[in-house]
Amino acid sequence: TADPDLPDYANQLAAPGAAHWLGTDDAGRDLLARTIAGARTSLQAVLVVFALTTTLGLLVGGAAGYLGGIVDAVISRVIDVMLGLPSQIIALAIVGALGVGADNLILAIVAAGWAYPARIARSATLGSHTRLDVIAARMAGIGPARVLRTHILPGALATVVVAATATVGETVLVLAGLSFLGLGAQPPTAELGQMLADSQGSLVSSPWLLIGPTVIIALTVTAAMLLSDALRDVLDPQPTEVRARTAPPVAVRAPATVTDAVALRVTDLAVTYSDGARAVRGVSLTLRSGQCLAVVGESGCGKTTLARAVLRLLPPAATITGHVQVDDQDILNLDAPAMRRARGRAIGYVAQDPYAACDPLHPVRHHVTEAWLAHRRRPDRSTVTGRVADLGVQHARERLAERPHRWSGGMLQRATIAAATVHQPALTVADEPTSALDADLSDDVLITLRQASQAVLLISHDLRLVARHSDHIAVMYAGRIVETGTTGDILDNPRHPYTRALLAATPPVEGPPARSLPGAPPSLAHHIDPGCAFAPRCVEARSICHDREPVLVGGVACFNGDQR
Ligand SMILES: Nc1ncnc2c1ncn2[C@@H]1O[C@H](COP(=O)(O)OP(=O)(O)OP(=O)(O)O)[C@@H](O)[C@H]1O
Repeated sequence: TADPDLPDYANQLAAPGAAHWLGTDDAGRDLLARTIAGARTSLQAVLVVFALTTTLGLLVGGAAGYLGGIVDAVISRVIDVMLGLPSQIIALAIVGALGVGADNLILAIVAAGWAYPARIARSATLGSHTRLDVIAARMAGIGPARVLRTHILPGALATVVVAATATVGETVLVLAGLSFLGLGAQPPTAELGQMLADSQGSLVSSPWLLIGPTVIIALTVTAAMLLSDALRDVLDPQPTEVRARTAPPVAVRAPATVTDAVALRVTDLAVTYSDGARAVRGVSLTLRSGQCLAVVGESGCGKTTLARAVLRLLPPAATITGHVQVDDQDILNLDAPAMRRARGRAIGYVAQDPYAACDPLHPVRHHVTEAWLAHRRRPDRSTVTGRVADLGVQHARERLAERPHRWSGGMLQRATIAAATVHQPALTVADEPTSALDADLSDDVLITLRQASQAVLLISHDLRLVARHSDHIAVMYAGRIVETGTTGDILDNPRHPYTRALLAATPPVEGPPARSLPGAPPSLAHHIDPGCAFAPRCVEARSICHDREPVLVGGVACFNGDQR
């Protein structure tokens, strides 16, 4: 093969023929050899630009989308400015400052081109801090850098790569254009744009000078477009497998031993959101180790807000007063590193929807293993498998290698329970852990939850389910606990009219049909009238009920109960 840089002045501007398939240039160099060498130089440069712009864009845009706030505002303005200017002009200015040369040209194009993938990465990660799998990871005690690296960026990667591939054609043209102006690789190195520039003087008499570089540029641009389409298909797979529905029965084990140790003590907790909604208004409760306390009530009564206050998962703008003590730790006053240490070790969190709680890009083993890694412990494979198998997942080793969409809901929730409890936290908070699952799986999941946990704070609206799995019940209405007691007492002898109405509204297995509860709880975002918040819906309300708010005495907050 001919040397692409070797001049042969006896053979200047030879037409294509048997000796030189694409002819020669004005220095007699073989154009086929120069085209191949030029294509290699240009494609290498394009690949480097692609890798650098995608990585930079993913990191910068991902940080903006995930962190939000001031970081997002600043990065977004810079991206806006960058995208408002033609990339050639930016690259031209930068290469002007750095000096001509192949490496400087690559740097200039990267500096001009990172903004587009960054914008895509920002869009793909915006609001990701509210995603359930991200919350579950944070609740396991995983730090922000690892959350970004393992949960946020991999999810955005496919989108960013597909979008960035679509710009490869443009990169090829920009690179060729700037090399054409003499800003890139310097002679005698063969480069496509520079070959086009060299051909200018002899174009009319020797048109074959154009063939090699133009064909390669056209092919590269077309290939980049086809590659972008193909990548979109490959990187955006649709789950095809139908989930197995049946769950094998769980071996019921004795729940954790009841001790006097306090797993959770909430004292006079109040939460007001930034819009003024007083979602929790003076709640106190105690949960002992080995027990399950269920918090029940209609939608909007403040159950989730209570759970999120215990998890320190409320928006920063929310005002929180009172105390939350978990296993001797003053949760509301821990600094950020101490809170991260407490997550997963003092408090475990089981989310409502196991599919949302697990990252769809990773096999389920990753989700469970991460719970150990969050606290710098690397479990061997058999430990992870054993933990999940212990909680009733059959063929755990093979199943853990599969992604979440291949798991049934009940089985996957067992895996998330395994992850939430690997460090045997004093308290497991479970917010409606069965409401996203088929009703027939709920019992198995709650048995597993109790089997795996020391103490459980269970948020639920399903009184019938709660009756079978909790030791104590706290009934919430309009941000307050209106009745609390052992499950037996609450079910057999409900003293608050709201508890009675809730029980009457719960569909029984057999017997008279449920009576729905008329009206709706008051909006906590508005002014709450003086008096008992339930009075407007209460058939037993008296005049005092409309004037004064009853306090919780002897387990019930009602003027028709023990307090007069
Ligand atoms: N992020 C928020 N910002 C403002 N108000 C909120 C926010 N989250 C909840 N609220 C309000 O706080 C009140 C209590 O909501 P919360 O979700 O705690 O109740 P819930 O009993 O758990 O209901 P659900 O079962 O529907 O989740 C409601 O009035 C709700 O509109």
